[in-house]
Amino acid sequence: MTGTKGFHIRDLRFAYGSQMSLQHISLDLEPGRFYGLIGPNGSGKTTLLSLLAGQLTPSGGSIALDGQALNRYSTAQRARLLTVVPQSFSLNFDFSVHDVVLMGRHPYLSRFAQPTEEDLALVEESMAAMEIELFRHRSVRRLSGGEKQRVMIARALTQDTAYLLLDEVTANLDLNHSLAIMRLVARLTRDGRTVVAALHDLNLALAFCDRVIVLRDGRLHGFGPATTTISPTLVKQLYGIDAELCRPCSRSAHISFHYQEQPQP
Ligand SMILES: Nc1ncnc2c1ncn2[C@@H]1O[C@H](COP(=O)(O)OP(=O)(O)OP(=O)(O)O)[C@@H](O)[C@H]1O
Repeated sequence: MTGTKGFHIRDLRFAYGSQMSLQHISLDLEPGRFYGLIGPNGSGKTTLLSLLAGQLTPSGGSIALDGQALNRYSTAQRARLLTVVPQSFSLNFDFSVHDVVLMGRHPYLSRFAQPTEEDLALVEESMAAMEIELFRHRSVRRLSGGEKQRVMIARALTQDTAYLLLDEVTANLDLNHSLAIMRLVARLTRDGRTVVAALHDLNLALAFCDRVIVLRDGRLHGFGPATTTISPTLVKQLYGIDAELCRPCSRSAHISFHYQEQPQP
């Protein structure tokens, strides 16, 4: 992925009606990094991802992608640059898994054109990465929540863009598939792709993300390397929960939570 310059976000604001959901966000997101987007429920993560995807229009401020204002790209140009995997989706048609994954190639195909061998090879590769080849002929409507999520990620991989915006994609997945996706996404950043992933699991963020963007009440509360930004103090500020940071030498740092209420002194 050459020629990508990342996102430059300046004083970004967004309101749904009269309610401000994001305020004064300024960030530079460099190419080739895995950014974790963390924060409590309602802190603005999905709103920020939707703004970066061009699905929402800012109420103020600006977003530039690869040096050009995001709103100057056409929808088709955006689809060749960035992919979004939403938190939830409804599939109203009886498409097969294979057909849904192939939809990732639509931004590259002219109208009525047949997919090329390369397109089909990419579909196979993405289905293999998500371990969904065995479902290829099944209707997506008859899959479990986690299986559907893997289909949507495979579709995003097939879209093969420099930027990937992921909204809680591991939420429906078992541990094996969560780790497989995080490993795969981390690998994708090595060839210059940029990933922004909203995550509630701070330990996944610690294990895989280069940087974390921390939102709280619609404002930027923190931004920096995952291993120095995620701390017991941050966990207390964001969630009101007591925690400890463990740094075993053989594994990545992780947060351990105090599950029981602490006795009052
Ligand atoms: N369509 C909408 N109309 C009005 N308010 C909205 C809408 N979508 C979100 N909001 C509000 O905007 C704020 C930010 O919501 P957002 O979905 O971005 O948070 P989030 O951090 O992604 O939350 P979660 O972790 O629960 O997914 C919240 O106060 C929410 O109630």
